[in-house]
Parts: sequence; structure tokens; C-alpha cells
Amino acid sequence: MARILYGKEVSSALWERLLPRIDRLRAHGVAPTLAIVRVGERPDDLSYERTCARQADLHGIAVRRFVLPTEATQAELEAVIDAVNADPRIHGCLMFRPLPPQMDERAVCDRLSPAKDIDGIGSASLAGVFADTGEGFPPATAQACLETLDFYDIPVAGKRVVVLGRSLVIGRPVAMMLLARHATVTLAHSRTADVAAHTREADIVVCATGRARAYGAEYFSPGQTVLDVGINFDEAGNLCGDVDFNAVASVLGEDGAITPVPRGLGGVTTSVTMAHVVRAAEVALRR
Ligand SMILES: Nc1nc(=O)c2c([nH]1)NC[C@@H]1CN(c3ccc(C(=O)N[C@@H](CCC(=O)O)C(=O)O)cc3)C=[N+]21
Repeated sequence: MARILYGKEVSSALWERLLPRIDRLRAHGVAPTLAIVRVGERPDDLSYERTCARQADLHGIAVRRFVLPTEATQAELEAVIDAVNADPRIHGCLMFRPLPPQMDERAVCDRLSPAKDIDGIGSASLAGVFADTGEGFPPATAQACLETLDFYDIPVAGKRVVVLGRSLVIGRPVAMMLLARHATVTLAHSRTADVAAHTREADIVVCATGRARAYGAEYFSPGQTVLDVGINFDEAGNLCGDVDFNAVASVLGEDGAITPVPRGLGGVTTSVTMAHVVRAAEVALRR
């Protein structure tokens, strides 16, 4: 049985460093504030929103929700983004993706002020990740993967990493961030031939395809580290990852490690998001 990498311990360490900074902001009369923009009622969005609201409440970060119906128009969503941009009491904005198909997602993402783009959805933040300039904010989920590896002392430099999935929300940015940390990165996707031949040879596998329990024992080998980014709901409505946890945890063996879903990377993603809000509030205070 592999070591289980729970998110809670990673988050607690992040919060510990964050709390004095939140106190300092509050002492200056600033309540660090996150705007959550949601279109529709996707279950993965609602799961994230619940975790954000709970964590923010516990730690003195304010949350303001902006909710639109699934059939909202692009103009209506743009009006919400404009209001968020214009409000000096809002420091960061988390807009859930994907957006419904009638929206031009790139245009909406690029409309958000880069200073408030705490989930790295805009082109300016993505450019920072690709060029490794440290500008803007990296997507929280991608950073959560690195925070988790670092917390559990799992080395990245020189290691073979396979990332499953090439989305702009996670696959591509996490690949670039791992590359910046000197990993040898392979991006595998729906058109990759013999995915398992790639994953079985890796030291670290990041699963980010959004396919419920799609990756079973045949994809993995003993001693690997598996980061399961998937937030899926099975037919029974239970939250599950991209990995078939029980089968894979036993293949990985005692030298292997795996993040569970729930109680894995989701909580780390949330605390990274809050850390970005605090940083955005600090920058706003200095201006
Ligand atoms: N721009 C954007 N960035 C995202 O990072 C993003 C997104 N859009 N759209 C939705 C998905 C989904 N997602 C989750 C993150 C944490 C939990 C999480 O913490 N879940 C708890 C369970 C909490 C519950 O369901 O009650 C856990 O895994 O333990 C869930 C879902 C981020 N996403």
C-alpha cells in the first residue's frame, strides 16, 4: 500500500505562514477579499466553492459571490468582470471554468484585471508561467501540485514526469512549472498512443483529464508518485478522482505515494488560492 499524501497537512503549513499576513492586512484596515464568479451549477465548481467558503471563513478572508445562470450571455458575464475590476475592495477573482459554450472563454479571461487574476486564467499570467518570469499568478491547482511534492520532500529535478491532460487550467501550466523545476516532462493526452507505456516509465504522474477512475493498475509501477487532480462525480454521485485509487495504491507499493480524492489536492488548491488573494491585497495596499 502506497503512502497517502493528504492535502490537510500541506494546507495547514500554508495557512500557518498566511495567518500573520492576514492579521497585518486587517491591522491596516484591509479585509482580504476574494470574488467568486460562477456561471451555472457544475458540481465540481460547487465543490470548490464550498471548500473556499469554509476555508475563507475560518481564516478571516472575505468572499463575495457573483452567480449567473447557465444561459447567461457573454455581455452579462463581462459586466460582472468589469464590476469586479472596478471595485477596490475586491483583491482577487476566481472565475470557474469551463464556461458554457456560448461564451468566448479567452475573451472573458483576458478581461479580468491581471492584478486580480489570482487563478492565472488570463494571458498575462499564463505568459508569466511559460516564460518563468514570476509575473502574474500561476493557476492555483498547478501550484498545489508543486506545493504538495515539496511538502512531502519528493524531488522533481531530473525526474521523469508524465502529465495526463493538456488543458490550460492545469495540464499545460503544471507541465511548464515542473519544467522550470528541471523535471523531464511528457504531456500525454487523448491522442497519445499507448498512454500506459509512458506512465509506467515515469517517476511522477499527474492525472488531470477529468475522467472518473479512468486510470487503473495497468498504468502504474511500484515506487511512483501519483498526483490525482481529477474532481469527478461517479454514477452514484460520489466525488472521485481520475485514478482508481484502491487498485493503484496497491500497485505503487510502500515506496509509492498517491493523493486521494477527496482530501487530497483540492484542499491545497484552495489554500494556494487564498495565498494569492493575500498577496494581491498586500500589493494593493502598497500602491
Ligand atoms: N478557474 C478554475 N480553476 C480551478 O481550479 C477549478 C475551476 N476553474 N473549476 C472547477 C474545478 C474544480 N476544482 C476544485 C478544487 C477543490 C475542490 C475541493 O477542495 N474539494 C474537496 C471536497 C469538498 C466538497 O465537495 O464538499 C476535496 O477534494 O476534499 C473541489 C474542486 C477546481 N477547479
